[in-house]
Amino acid sequence: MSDGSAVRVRDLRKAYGHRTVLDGVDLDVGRGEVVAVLGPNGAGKTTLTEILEGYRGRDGGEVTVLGEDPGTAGPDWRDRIGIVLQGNGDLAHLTPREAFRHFAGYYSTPRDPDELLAVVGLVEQAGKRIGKLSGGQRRRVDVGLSMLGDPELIFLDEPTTGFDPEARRRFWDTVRSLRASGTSVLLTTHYLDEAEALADQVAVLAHGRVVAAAPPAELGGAGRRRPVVHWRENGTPRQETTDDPSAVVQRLTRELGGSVPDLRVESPSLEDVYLDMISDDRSEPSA
Ligand SMILES: Nc1ncnc2c1ncn2[C@@H]1O[C@H](COP(=O)(O)OP(=O)(O)OP(=O)(O)O)[C@@H](O)[C@H]1O
Repeated sequence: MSDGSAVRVRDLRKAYGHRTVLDGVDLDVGRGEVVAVLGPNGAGKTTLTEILEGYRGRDGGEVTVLGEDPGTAGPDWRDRIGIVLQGNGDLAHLTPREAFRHFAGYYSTPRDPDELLAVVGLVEQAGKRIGKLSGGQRRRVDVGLSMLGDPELIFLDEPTTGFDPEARRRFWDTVRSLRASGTSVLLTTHYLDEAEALADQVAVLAHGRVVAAAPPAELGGAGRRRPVVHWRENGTPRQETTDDPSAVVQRLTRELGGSVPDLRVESPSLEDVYLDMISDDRSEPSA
């Protein structure tokens, strides 16, 4: 069962009525890997996540999560995955400590609830009613609850939406600690910096398919990562995209007679590459 793959998806298809949302998705999450799925609004990230969690059916394709098909897997399988349920209104009257201790009782080998409160950064709030916590703190309660059963794989669907910068950083530490303990993580996000900070692999979901999957630094391949030389000539800003920036700089130095005004060489950021990719209908799947 443990074939090195936590998630394996091939040619996944899903439509709502006549609207095709997933049109041949391929995706792999290795054991112990953090994979971030990036995609514009409506790309199908939540649909994909819910299919992998076994909460939504599919129209076609192969899906294997921890060795089983989520469409038919039983409760033992469900215990091995962590799912962040949104909104814990029912728990408003409990404190995080009470909630963590209560739900730990549902698992045969739960994590230590007090240790987990520290992992998700809720030690100071451990004794406050959940209903009185901020949105970001409540979200950390949700995430902590999903980790109680010490899952092998955890799904985090837009986990830091609405977090302030400090809460996001703290949450990133939580994901890093999950990774360090060998947990596989599938994360959907709109934040490029989040994907860059956390993910071993970034998968870009657009036009119903994963149009690229690669480590953040390699996404898009050399073609989309070409450096750009910027300079000023006769007061006008100029730029040139090139595979060989030093040759361009040497040429400019020669042509402009020594110093080149406002010279700088920039490589496209992950955001530049991503925006280029999702706006490009011609994107072909790439490894
Ligand atoms: N139950 C449903 N019935 C019909 N259409 C749906 C349903 N769920 C989602 N959709 C549609 O499917 C598309 C994909 O939605 P989904 O929520 O999976 O995208 P997403 O990438 O998670 O979006 P966002 O980034 O905005 O959260 C959207 O056009 C949405 O309106």
